[in-house]
Amino acid sequence: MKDDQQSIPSYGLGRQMQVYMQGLQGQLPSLPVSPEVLEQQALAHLSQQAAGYLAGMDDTMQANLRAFQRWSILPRMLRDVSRRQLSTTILGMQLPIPLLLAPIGVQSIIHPEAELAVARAARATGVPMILSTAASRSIEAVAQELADTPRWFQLYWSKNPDLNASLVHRAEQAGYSAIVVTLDTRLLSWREQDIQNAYLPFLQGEGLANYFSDPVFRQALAQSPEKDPAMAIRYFIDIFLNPSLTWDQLAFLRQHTSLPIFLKGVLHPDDARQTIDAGMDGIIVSNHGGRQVGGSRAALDALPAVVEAAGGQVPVLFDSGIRRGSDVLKAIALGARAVLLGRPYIWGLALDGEAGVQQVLQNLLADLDLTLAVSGFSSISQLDASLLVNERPTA
Ligand SMILES: Cc1cc2nc3c(=O)[nH]c(=O)nc-3n(C[C@H](O)[C@H](O)[C@H](O)COP(=O)(O)O)c2cc1C
Ligand SMILES: CC(C)CC(=O)C(=O)O
Repeated sequence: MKDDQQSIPSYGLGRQMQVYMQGLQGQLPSLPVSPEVLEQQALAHLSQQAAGYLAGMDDTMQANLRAFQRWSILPRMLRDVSRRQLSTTILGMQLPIPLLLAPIGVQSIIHPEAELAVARAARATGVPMILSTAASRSIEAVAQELADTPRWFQLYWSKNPDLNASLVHRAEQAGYSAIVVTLDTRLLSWREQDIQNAYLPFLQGEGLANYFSDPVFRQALAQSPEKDPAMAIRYFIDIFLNPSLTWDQLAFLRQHTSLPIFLKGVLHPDDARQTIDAGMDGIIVSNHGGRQVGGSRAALDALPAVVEAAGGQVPVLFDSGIRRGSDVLKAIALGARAVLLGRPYIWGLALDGEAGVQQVLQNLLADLDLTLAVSGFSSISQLDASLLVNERPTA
């Protein structure tokens, strides 16, 4: 056995056997194993406002899911898959599995322990976490829960450049090893459910921990956020949306950090080329889980052209629609180096906090490992488009 194979955890068989053994003692999994049932239960468990916010715009999200169904895996038989290698590297960073937790803001509307519960689950499973700027817990508090678990910081680029620099500096100090700049949310889109519910969590002070704890943000206020929260929220609303942001401003960030910078929300191959021209280090293909551009192209459909445009110069990651192990394999076969898991871990958080997130992650890792094996592959690095067949709509 080679050295690098000795530490491979048996995600699939280990988890499967654990579940069956517990079953012999009359103990069934406490959360639904099916992502669809998990989603239904989580949304039913939340307030109408939080459920509407989490669900977002249905049409583009459904398009994301349908795009996965158009690709089928064509499995290979009689290959030795007794040992599997799931790990990968991104810009020299070692990942135990090709999966990270997508940045998802305002988790306090989902569960009182919010990002801290997610961080503990990330630590227990070794899955790196990407923390949102709009988190309900601070950069530093989440880092403390994560201990040695790898972490990246997602930046919402506000109108206040000093604030942006300060957030990035805090992330560096707290051990975050990459910056993810989200491009697709310079304005909030027309979200029908939120408009119907007249609900925006930030107006109620949710998701502002990183702003309220930031020295630059606080300096801009006449009174502290503790003394006058309404004024602090107003200032946040003033600076958060930044529709005038353009490519040339990325140079500012490059000057303010030595960390690798990923741009999230790239769908067009020309934007992939601009990402590279701007000196950025990586691309995340994403349509924000269908929450921004109504009628947008499904993210998976956009992936191959972006991978081609990137031409191997920078790693391409993917999110929007990852639900099962087979989805991870499909995205990787189409050229993604790794994927980000979005809503499913939040459904786990909604139903059972840290334990819920952990269960969702363990199930996904087991599913990924076993689907890789039964498809006839022993390493993530073997996957390419030959794994897949594109099934066009029949009529
Ligand atoms: C409730 C919610 C909040 C989100 N907040 C952020 C955020 O703060 N920053 C960000 O870059 N993306 C955010 N996203 C988008 C996710 O990072 C990711 O792109 C998306 O969830 C992927 O789609 P999926 O969940 O359908 O797989 C959010 C998504 C949801 C569902
Ligand atoms: C607008 C953000 C702060 C949160 C987000 O990305 C989202 O709700 O999709």
